[in-house]
Amino acid sequence: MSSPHHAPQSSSTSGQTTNSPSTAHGKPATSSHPPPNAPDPTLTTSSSKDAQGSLPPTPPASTPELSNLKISLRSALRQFPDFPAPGILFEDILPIFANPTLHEGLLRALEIHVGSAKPDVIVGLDARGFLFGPGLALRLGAKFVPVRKRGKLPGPTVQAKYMKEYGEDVFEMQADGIGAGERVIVVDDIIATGGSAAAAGSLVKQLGGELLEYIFILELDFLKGRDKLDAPVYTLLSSQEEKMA
Ligand SMILES: O=P(O)(O)OC[C@H]1O[C@H](OP(=O)(O)OP(=O)(O)O)[C@H](O)[C@@H]1O
Ligand SMILES: Nc1ncnc2[nH]cnc12
Repeated sequence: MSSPHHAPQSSSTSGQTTNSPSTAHGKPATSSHPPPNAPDPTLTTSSSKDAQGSLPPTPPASTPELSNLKISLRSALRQFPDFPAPGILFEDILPIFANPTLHEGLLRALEIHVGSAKPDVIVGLDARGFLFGPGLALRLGAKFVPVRKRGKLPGPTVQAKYMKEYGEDVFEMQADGIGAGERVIVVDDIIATGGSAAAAGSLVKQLGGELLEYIFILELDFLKGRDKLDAPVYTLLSSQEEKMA
């Protein structure tokens, strides 16, 4: 695994620098520990979603089930200060996958959110997007296609560079992974600066896919990564859910 972006300190991406505020407790702010009084962009999907008609809203009948699942999932998350480097508050999603009930709950929650959108392809990002992307694809009757870091995929590939905390990296997708006009949802565990997800979106578009939405479990909302993305964004677990739990 490469280093997660250094959330608590200035994070530089694509020439922009965002100062990362702290919580009232002096901890680095994340979607689990948001800065005080900060608006929470994880509460709803982007407004462009309905306008584009790409994904329908969650059916009202599913809302209580989804809310309960979110509370259970959030309670399983752990934070590790100073991992993998001093100053980083690492958001650990792995307990979800160590518990079959929560693992099932995650897939069910995402299935409820996707509703009747019927994507052709779920694209998962290397590496933690591989933990739940294939399971979600199976439930939705969609293909799963991985985005991998440079040099891991055989055959012809498309490539996209992106900015990480320190320098540049390259994502690749097999050139036959997505057909022209196929409806695609990109999934990953966390959006921080948004560089990884934006690069994945670029790969989808290079292959002629129709990017319906990005889905994340968590969002480091103060880094405003979603501003880099030009398709609707849905984050399953918001800071408000933590307060409710
Ligand atoms: O929004 P961004 O600033 O691009 O950061 C988010 C990405 O960082 C983490 O992956 P990482 O690159 O650490 O790789 P890993 O999944 O292999 O641990 C995380 O799983 C996301 O993919
Ligand atoms: N704070 C964080 N915790 C876990 N994964 C991350 N990826 C980027 N930032 C992260």
